[in-house]
This record gives sequence, C-alpha cells and structure tokens, in this order.
Amino acid sequence: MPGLFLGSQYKKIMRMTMRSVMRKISVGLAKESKRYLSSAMTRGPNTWKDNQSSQILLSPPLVSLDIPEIWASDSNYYDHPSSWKNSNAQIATIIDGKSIAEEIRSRVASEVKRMKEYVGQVPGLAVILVGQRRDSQTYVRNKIKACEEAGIKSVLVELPNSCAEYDVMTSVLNFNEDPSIHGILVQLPLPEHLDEEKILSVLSLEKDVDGFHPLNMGNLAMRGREPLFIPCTPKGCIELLIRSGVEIMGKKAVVVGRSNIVGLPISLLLQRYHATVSIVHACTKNPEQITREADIVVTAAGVPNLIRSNWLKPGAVVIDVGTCPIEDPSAEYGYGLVGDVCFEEALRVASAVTPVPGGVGPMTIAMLLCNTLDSAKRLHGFS
Ligand SMILES: Nc1nc2c(c(=O)[nH]1)N[C@@H](CN(C=O)c1ccc(C(=O)N[C@@H](CCC(=O)O)C(=O)O)cc1)CN2
Repeated sequence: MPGLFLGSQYKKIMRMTMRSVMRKISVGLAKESKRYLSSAMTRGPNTWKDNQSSQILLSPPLVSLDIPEIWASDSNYYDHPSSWKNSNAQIATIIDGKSIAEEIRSRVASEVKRMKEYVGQVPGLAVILVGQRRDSQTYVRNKIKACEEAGIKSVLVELPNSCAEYDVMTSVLNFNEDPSIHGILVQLPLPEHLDEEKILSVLSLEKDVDGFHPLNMGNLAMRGREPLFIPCTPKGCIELLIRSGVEIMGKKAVVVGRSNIVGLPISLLLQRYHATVSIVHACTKNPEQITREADIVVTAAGVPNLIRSNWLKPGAVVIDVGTCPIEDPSAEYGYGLVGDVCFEEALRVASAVTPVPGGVGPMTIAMLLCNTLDSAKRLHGFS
C-alpha cells in the first residue's frame, strides 16, 4: 500500500525537490541543496520500504514531506483545475470512512498482537469524561469498544459535571505516572467552569494521543518539525483523501471553521501536504465565494446543511466533519447526526463526498487507536 503513495504524491514531492535543487544549484546554492537532497533521500522512499511490514497508515511522517520554500514559476507544473471532473450531472463517489476505518482498526489489532508477543505488553488508553453530555458519552463508549476490539487496554474515569479542575488534573497526573497507560485523553468539550487549557497543559506530551497539547500543536504548525501526535480527526481526513486517490499538493483547499479540535489543525496539516489553504469562519463575508474556488473543502462548522451546491466547485472533494446532534426519538440513543454539507446537493456537484454518519467520525476513532499504538511502541522502543 505505501506504493500507492510512492506512486503519486511522493514521486511528485521528489520531482519537485529535484527541480528545486536544480534551481538552487543554478543560483549558486549547490552546497545546501546537496545536503537537503541527501537527507530527503534517506528519510524518503528507503525509510518507507524498511517500515512496510508494520506500517498501518499511508500518510507519511510530516518531516519527510518538507521541500525547499521556492515558488514555482512554471505555471504548467500543477494539474490545472480544468482537468478535474467538471459535469453538473455527475454523481460523486461516496467516501466510505466506516469501511476504511475498519480496515485500519484490524491492522492496529494485528500490530497490538505482535507487540504483545514481542514486548509482553499491550497499549493502554486512559479516557477522562466529565459530565453527562449524550454525544460525548457515545463517543467515549465507542472509543472504549474500539480499544477492546483491537486488544488495547482502556481505563475510563467518569467525573460529575460539578467536579473541580483539581479532580480532572489529578486524574491526568496519575495517568501520566502509570507505565501501563500510553495514551491519555480528556473528552471535549469540558463543562464551562473548567479551564481546558490548564487541564490539557498538564498532560504528558508523550501520552497526548489527541495531539491537543500546545507543543504538539506548535510542532504541527512549524515546518521541519514533527509533532509526537497529530490530532485524530484531521489525521483521519488526510488518510481518507490519500486512500481515495485525491491529490493534495498544489490544490486549493478551504477549511470551514477554525476550532482547536478540527479547523485549526486540519488547515495546518493540509499546508504540510502542500495545499494552498484558506480558512473561512463565522465572520467571513461571502464564504461561498471562497469555497467555490476550492478543489478540496473540509468543513467543520457544526451547522447543519450550511454547505449548499452553490458553495462548491464542480468536481470538488468534500470532507464533512460536521456532526450536529439532532433529536430523533426513533434512534437508539434518542438522537441522530447531520453534517455541515447538504449531502444530496453535494452528490450532484462534487467528485467525492464523505457521508455523516459513516465518513470522518469512524476515522477519528481509528486514528486514536493508531496514535495509542504508536505511543506504546515509542515508549517501549518497539517498531
Ligand atoms: N478529546 C477529544 N474530544 C473530542 C474529539 C476528539 O478527537 N478528542 N472529537 C470530537 C468527538 N469525537 C471524538 O471524541 C468523535 C466524533 C464522532 C465520532 C463518530 O464515530 N461518529 C460516527 C457516529 C457516531 C454516533 O453514532 O453518534 C459517524 O460520524 O459515523 C467519533 C468520535 C469532539 N470531542
């Protein structure tokens, strides 16, 4: 499977790297270019081949994506958007996040088994849930179930809505010290009286499987840096794009929403994959004029049916992260989920769309398992 990546995006990055290096040589920067090229080569395809047996995801380490910051002057280098599928009558592909997530989860399970055989330990995840939000309870229940199915140990701490900051921080600090726990997450949002920033900042950087610690987020934002963890939902979006064969490099991407959980990190991550990224948010004037230019739209506004057909360019790829709970007495837990995208309309304009439910949501949980496994491997020096 890594071959798929090598066959398209990586080749393109290497081609661009070579071009940039050639340009640099021509302007007298031969020494620096040679150093860059040799390091790009050593952490490039060879590294990938070496790791193939235990590699689960197709998305590569971020540092391996780095290329010199040189603006391309040859306009025919990128695929022109006009070469994208362009018919209004087209019915988009539905990106099946549920089945992709299942495949990833079964690969995580195999790796957990292998780790148990070689190290005698399984990864451990601690989940802290404060309060009784029904949606949070569902997500946490699903996370615990997914851990069980993958052979990952999980511990759940449930605290009442009225608890003090001190109680949450004490739980986090205890798990920081527990060697059987490799990942810790505090389910968000927290009740209003609790200071999220304060709580997340005491979480051990090495166990921050949500990737919300300011240092992990900062490293995601900075070129040449590799965060220990990439937030689960954005990481899942990229994995969906790559697995659906969507080219990211050089494409115009628009992110709708700027939350710390999704909007901000996905915009940073798309930049790391060399998309040209715009962010629209609640204060943006005429956001549809901006999204209409986009090859890739990732939306995380939490506003049902915000994205209508006139917000989309024909052939765009649409990733719907919006999950808005709506009352549904006939549903198992009394509510259903709707996304940000008017799905029926998007199907007629876009080239690919994720559904809600069954799109990004299941990927969030699959990526959490990946991050927990990665953390355990790192902490036990197992590859
Ligand atoms: N600590 C965190 N809090 C929150 C995160 C997060 O990544 N870390 N993200 C969201 C909620 N979330 C995970 O916690 C999450 C959202 C949706 C799903 C999911 O599988 N959705 C399914 C439908 C599930 C259902 O039946 O309701 C789908 O879309 O198909 C998983 C996790 C906010 N908080």
